Amino acid sequence: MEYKVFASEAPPCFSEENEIITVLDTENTKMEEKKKVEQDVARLMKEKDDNHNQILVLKQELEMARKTHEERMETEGKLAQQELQQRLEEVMQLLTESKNTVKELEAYSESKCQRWNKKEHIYQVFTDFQLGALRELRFSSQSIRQEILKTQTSYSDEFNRLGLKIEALENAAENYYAILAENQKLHNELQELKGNIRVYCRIRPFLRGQTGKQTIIEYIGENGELVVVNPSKQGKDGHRSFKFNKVYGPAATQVEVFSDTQPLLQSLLDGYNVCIFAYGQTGSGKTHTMTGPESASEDEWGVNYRALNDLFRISQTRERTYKYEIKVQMVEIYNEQVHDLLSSDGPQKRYPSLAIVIYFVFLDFHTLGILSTSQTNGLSVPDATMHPVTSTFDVIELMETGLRNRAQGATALNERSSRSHSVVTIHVHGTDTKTGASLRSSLHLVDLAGSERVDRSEVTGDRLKEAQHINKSLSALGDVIFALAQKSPHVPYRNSKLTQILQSSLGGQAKTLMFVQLNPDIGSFSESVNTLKFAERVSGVELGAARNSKDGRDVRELMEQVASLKDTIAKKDEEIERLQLLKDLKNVYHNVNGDKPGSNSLRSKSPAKIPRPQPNSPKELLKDSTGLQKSVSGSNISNRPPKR
Ligand SMILES: Nc1ncnc2c1ncn2[C@@H]1O[C@H](COP(=O)(O)OP(=O)(O)OP(=O)(O)O)[C@@H](O)[C@H]1O
Repeated sequence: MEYKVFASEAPPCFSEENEIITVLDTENTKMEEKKKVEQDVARLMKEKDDNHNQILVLKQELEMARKTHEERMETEGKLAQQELQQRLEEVMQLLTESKNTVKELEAYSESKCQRWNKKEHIYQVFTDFQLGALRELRFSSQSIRQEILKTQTSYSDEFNRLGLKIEALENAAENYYAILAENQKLHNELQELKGNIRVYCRIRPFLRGQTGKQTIIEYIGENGELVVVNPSKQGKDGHRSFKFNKVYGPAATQVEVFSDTQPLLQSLLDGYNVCIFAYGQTGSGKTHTMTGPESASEDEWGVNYRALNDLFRISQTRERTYKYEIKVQMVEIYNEQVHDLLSSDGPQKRYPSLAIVIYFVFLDFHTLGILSTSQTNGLSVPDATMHPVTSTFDVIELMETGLRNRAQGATALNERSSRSHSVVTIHVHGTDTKTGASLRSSLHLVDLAGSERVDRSEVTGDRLKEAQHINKSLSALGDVIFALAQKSPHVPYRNSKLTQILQSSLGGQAKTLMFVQLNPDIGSFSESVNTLKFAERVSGVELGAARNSKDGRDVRELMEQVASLKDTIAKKDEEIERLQLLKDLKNVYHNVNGDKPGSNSLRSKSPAKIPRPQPNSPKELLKDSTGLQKSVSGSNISNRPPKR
């Protein structure tokens, strides 16, 4: 600041001077103040500079701090960014997963929705259908109700009429049993026409290890013709012809063989005695035919098992008409001594020691006794144990015991089985469920000892004795059958134990069947011819009548008789079936009317009724009564149903 002293301003005298001094003082003060101000300004400037510097420093610090902060922030930012990025990715992934889940859920719910819709639709359709059906049902039930009312009235009229008819028919049905009996009689006549003694020839196949062997069998005819050839003779002389009821070739099965035996079992249950035996040299297949091979399967079962099996089957189909009791005995005849094969005593008793044998031989006591067949119970060896059987299983067990005992005896007495006769006897006791009448019959199944001839010069001692016994009993058997076939007044049953035991089943109205077993090997030619000759002799006369009349007249007459009998049987069967149907109808009638079968309310004067056994069905009835199986007037039937 500049302070000026203006010249124009003339100092006034003294006052003026004072004024000047005062002004000067003021000026000085002003100057001082100015200085002070300048100092202050300088100080302030300095302060300002200081402050400025401080600001600069602060600025620098601030800048540094800012930079540090920025760097830290940047690093933290980066880390945070990375973390965020990672999280973001995770979230994105979760998001994608959730999206997928949502999509899946959407799809699932969509399909469920569709299914439900479908179901709903189906239910809807079903409900509509049910409702429709219900409506229809309601309509039809109403119309049915009306129908029923109508039918009830017409039925009651109809039943009244039917009742009258049934009453008449019931009288006709009374003849049911008489017709059945007549049917059985006709069947028996048919069996008799076929021959009460039949001979079936069976040729054994070559066994394993016998390949390349030459056979003696040249021809097997359909009707039982057999031609064997003798290799040592040429031309006509080398051939021998035989004729039997049937010839089974080597390929014949057990089933085929049994099928022709079956009719005899029906006869057995009708009260006729039957005897089936196998004859032939050792190893020709007798046991195979009668029993079957060892541990045989059901297919391989022989006649014994099949026969019993069939007996159970047939007796079951007849259970309404007859109650059957079946019992079995099994004995062996060795050296004219009879032994029980089913005894529960040890083999010692069955096969006594030599000393005991000698002792008892002397007393003639050690073998089982044979009684005459006139016994009321029909037992020819009453002391042999008797075993009731109710099933094939029982039979198998018994047979096994018997065969085991026979085998034990065989070991003890040197392969005795082929040199002894085994006889299985089946006793049948039937009771008519309606009349209480009873019938008894027996079936003998015999596996004979080997029929080969033993050269007396070659064997001695026990073998000779055995051979003599076998020859004696077999020729006694041949004689008996021959005498029977000849209808001779005297039949030599007493000539052997075998024929005594079989007496009840040989002769009279009994049916006899012999299986002639042949070994086809050329080495057995002469034995086979002997066997065939025996069989020819046995079957000779009765069958011969038909066989010898080569012009065919007798045969034709017999065939015509057979045909007419068959016709009659068929007619009777039809009648039986018709009567059975009527019976069934009657039962239906009773059931509908709520009557008891025996109390016909419509019958005014019907006699008191005994409930009558009925066959299961017309078909079963036919099965029972048709075929060539039946016969009726057996000698053992004590009280038969009345004949018409
Ligand atoms: N039809 C057949 N098919 C197959 N094998 C058979 C036939 N017949 C017999 N055989 C077999 O021949 C052999 C002798 O048969 P089997 O024992 O039955 O003769 P067999 O005449 O009873 O003899 P044996 O007099 O010694 O008792 C046995 O091995 C048997 O299995």
